[in-house]
Amino acid sequence: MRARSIKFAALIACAVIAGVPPLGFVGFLETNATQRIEEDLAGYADRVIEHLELTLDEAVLVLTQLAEAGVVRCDPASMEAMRRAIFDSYLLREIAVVDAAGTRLCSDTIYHTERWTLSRDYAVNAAIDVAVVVDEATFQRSLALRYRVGEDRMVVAYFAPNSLGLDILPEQWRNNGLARLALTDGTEFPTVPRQSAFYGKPPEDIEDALVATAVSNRYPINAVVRVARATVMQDFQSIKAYALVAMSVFAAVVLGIAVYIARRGPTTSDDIAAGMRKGEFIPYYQPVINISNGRLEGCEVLVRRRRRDGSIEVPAAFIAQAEIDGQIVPMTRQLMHSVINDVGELYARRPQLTVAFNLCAQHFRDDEIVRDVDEIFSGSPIRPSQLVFEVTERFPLADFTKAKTIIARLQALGAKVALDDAGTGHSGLAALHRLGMDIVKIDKLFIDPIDASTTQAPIVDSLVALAKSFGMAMVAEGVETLDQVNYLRAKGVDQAQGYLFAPPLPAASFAALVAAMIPLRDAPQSASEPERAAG
Ligand SMILES: Nc1nc2c(ncn2[C@@H]2O[C@@H]3COP(=O)(O)O[C@H]4[C@@H](O)[C@H](n5cnc6c(=O)[nH]c(N)nc65)O[C@@H]4COP(=O)(O)O[C@H]3[C@H]2O)c(=O)[nH]1
Repeated sequence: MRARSIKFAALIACAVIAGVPPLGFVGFLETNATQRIEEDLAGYADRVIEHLELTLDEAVLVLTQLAEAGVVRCDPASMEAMRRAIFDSYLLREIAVVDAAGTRLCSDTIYHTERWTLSRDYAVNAAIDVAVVVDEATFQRSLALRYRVGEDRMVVAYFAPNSLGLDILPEQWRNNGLARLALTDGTEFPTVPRQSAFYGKPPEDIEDALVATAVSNRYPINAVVRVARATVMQDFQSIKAYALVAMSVFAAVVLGIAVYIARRGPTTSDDIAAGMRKGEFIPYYQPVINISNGRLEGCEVLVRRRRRDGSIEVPAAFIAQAEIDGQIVPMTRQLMHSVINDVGELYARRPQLTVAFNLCAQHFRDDEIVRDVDEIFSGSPIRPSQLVFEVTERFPLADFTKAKTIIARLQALGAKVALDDAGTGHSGLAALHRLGMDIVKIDKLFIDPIDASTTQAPIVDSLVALAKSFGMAMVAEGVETLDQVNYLRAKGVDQAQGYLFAPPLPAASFAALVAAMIPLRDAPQSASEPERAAG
């Protein structure tokens, strides 16, 4: 239960780990994009103010020249000078001479309206002030510079809205935002473009807007740029979509790996128990060959885990855990039942065949293994005399005397006992012989170095000599080449197993091999033999 909840917690953790980077990345992108856009907006507002200052500087110059030239006289020469100034400047819409009440006395243009109302005016210098004037008939507003000449005369320059430079804003922003120019007191004056959906509306109408403000140091004017966040983030939305797809793929891969690890990760006791309940632990059979006459004489049972998805796991993934927590004992029991099911009938008709099971230190704690073997095989198609039990030399047996008793009792049932992985432990073959074993299995480690040039293989040679002197049979494990077979045969080793002959085989393949190599002489060959094993 604990292990399951740890796995569950690990899976949740992986889901979080998989989910955080995409969300974090999108969050990062969003913050980054907002920051960049705010900087752009501030840049635009600054540029608008800079442009406006240059425009006003130029208008101050024009107005000063006209005033000093005496255009307040409104004579033909003055009118001509005003027309020229307008013609030369694309900044100005009109130049007029007005009286103190705002009545136009003369102008470069003919206007229907004569009266203008003035906003609060701000001094630019001793002679000039700046204000917003409103046409009383049309309510049209203009930014105006006024040059005072005496007490009751002024030369006024009215600005064209398109000279005020809001074109700098990108088009899609203009349509969904507001760029406003205003005097310090908030009096606005018109600018183009006017196509904004928000034109003429109060700035607060743009909810959730990004805002930038710039203030002129030389004129009483400020610029405010407000753009709806949704509009400016449009470009970012497509980047965000790509990023989300990329990050989702990333998350899916991480989750996939997590699920894979959760399923295939270090096997826990609970996982093994679940596998046993589902019957996932099955025997594979590695043929044992007599290398003097080439006959198939038996097999070693090597456990495999066949998952529901059909994948096969080798013992390295679970056997150590099963040995530590003792589940190896019921697992061996399950294997014994499966073996009877798989090859019982084949073995019943070929009593010369042996089947070897691996035992470990856990099996020698008490005599449960003896009871299991007795119960499972007595009266089964596989005779106890066909059984071999392999005891590995790799891990020392805790209680030598008890182990000896158990081995003797297994032998009393008719089974043989083999020393597995011989040569890899520290007990010494002579000491282990005192356990009363029948067979020595020479480990692959000592078979591997043997090749065509080998004349001596000290460990193999001494194991063979000792085994012979104790009257024990010998099986070489992990035989992969013909040279190894030749060497072992020359030394008098009886049997071998290894990839040269066959890897561990699933039941159906092993059954087919047995049926093919050992045809029945005294009874007609049963066509269904291998199939039954496969089922
Ligand atoms: N490279 C190479 N390998 C070869 C060759 N011939 C056989 N092998 C592999 O060598 C191992 C021999 O088994 P082992 O020494 O008993 O070593 C076994 C045994 O100690 C343990 N084991 C397997 N099944 C059981 C079982 O049912 N019970 C217990 N207690 N242990 C088991 O797991 C170990 C590993 O088993 P496997 O992975 O099946 O690995 C097997 C087998 O597949 C060859 O020519 N070349």
